[in-house]
Amino acid sequence: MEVVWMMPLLLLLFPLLMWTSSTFVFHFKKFFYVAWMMLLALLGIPACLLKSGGRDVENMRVIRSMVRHVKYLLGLRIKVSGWEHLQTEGPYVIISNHQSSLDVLGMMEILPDRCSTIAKKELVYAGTVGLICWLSGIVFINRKKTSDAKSVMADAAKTMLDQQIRLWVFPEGTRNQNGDLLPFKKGAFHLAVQAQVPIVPVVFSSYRSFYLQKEKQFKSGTIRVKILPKIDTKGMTSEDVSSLADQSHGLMRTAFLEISNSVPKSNGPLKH
Ligand SMILES: CCCCCC/C=C\CCCCCCCCCC(=O)SCCNC(=O)CCNC(=O)[C@H](O)C(C)(C)COP(=O)(O)OP(=O)(O)OC[C@H]1O[C@@H](n2cnc3c(N)ncnc32)[C@H](O)[C@@H]1OP(=O)(O)O
Ligand SMILES: CCCCCCCC/C=C\CCCCCCCC(=O)OC[C@@H](O)COP(=O)(O)O
Repeated sequence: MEVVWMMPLLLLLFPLLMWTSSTFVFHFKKFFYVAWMMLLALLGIPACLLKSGGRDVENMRVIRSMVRHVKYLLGLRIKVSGWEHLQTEGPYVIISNHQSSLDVLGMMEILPDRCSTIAKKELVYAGTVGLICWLSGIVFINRKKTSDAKSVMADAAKTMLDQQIRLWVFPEGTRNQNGDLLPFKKGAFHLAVQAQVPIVPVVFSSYRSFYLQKEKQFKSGTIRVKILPKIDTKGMTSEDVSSLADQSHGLMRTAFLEISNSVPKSNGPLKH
């Protein structure tokens, strides 16, 4: 008999228990993030079409303004340093580390005007998100066919100059949450050297204090974004690409370790 009386109580407690269970929060926040971005993109597509009538880098402004609030919904704060290094006239290549799709939040926090990005071609099939990415001039590459990727990026170097466009590249070439940077692929550096434009390195601090994929944890936390001084490529040739990549990797790795360790203690310990 007593069990029967306890049933409503258990039914009330169940959602509460679910809510506080960190695994539930993890899945809920991830699902919410994807669904919200898909919905924002659905609303953003007509806005882009009205703004520029088709595929145009100016549509990135729509994405930038529509995505900025998403960090609050996920309990994240973004702290940016080095703004002055983005005050560079004309085209340049931004390179940054790539931990997860959450990078889009830090990216939209600092994205300069007329800046698009290089992405894997699979992203174009991501429903409304894929369509808005295409409308915003994102350059899609086939990572499995290096020769194709190279020629697309060579065209992008020309377009950057002709249309005064900046490009954001993730030189690790894939997402990575191992607490360090992967070795860099060469495409971003060839791009900058071919266009003879500077490289602006950007570093996102480790997400491991609030986001752990394997452990299924997604807490509140802070993302530090550090914009580093530009690296000039004037006069460089393809011979210089390897050392340019090594130099950039060294600078970014140092900054990554520095800002990842200085995340406030209240966000939990870092596990490297
Ligand atoms: C309104 C709300 C809407 C909300 C929703 C919208 C949300 C957001 C929208 C905007 C945000 C979008 C964010 C998208 C993020 C997506 C991120 C990605 O997809 S990351 C993955 C794709 N990106 C990359 O892969 C870029 C980095 N990769 C490279 O640059 C690679 O180099 C390559 C892919 C070009 C080639 O790969 P691979 O063969 O594996 O690599 P290498 O070892 O680097 O190169 C082999 C040799 O080729 C030479 N090389 C490379 N590139 C060039 C080149 N451009 N020109 C000449 N030669 C090149 C290289 O030097 C190597 O030769 P070697 O002799 O060994 O030096
Ligand atoms: C109907 C299809 C539904 C697909 C749903 C997917 C939609 C994604 C929705 C919301 C996230 C918004 C941000 C999207 C941009 C981030 C893309 C991204 O981070 O791609 C990963 C790629 O860089 C590296 O890929 P791999 O680690 O090599 O793999």
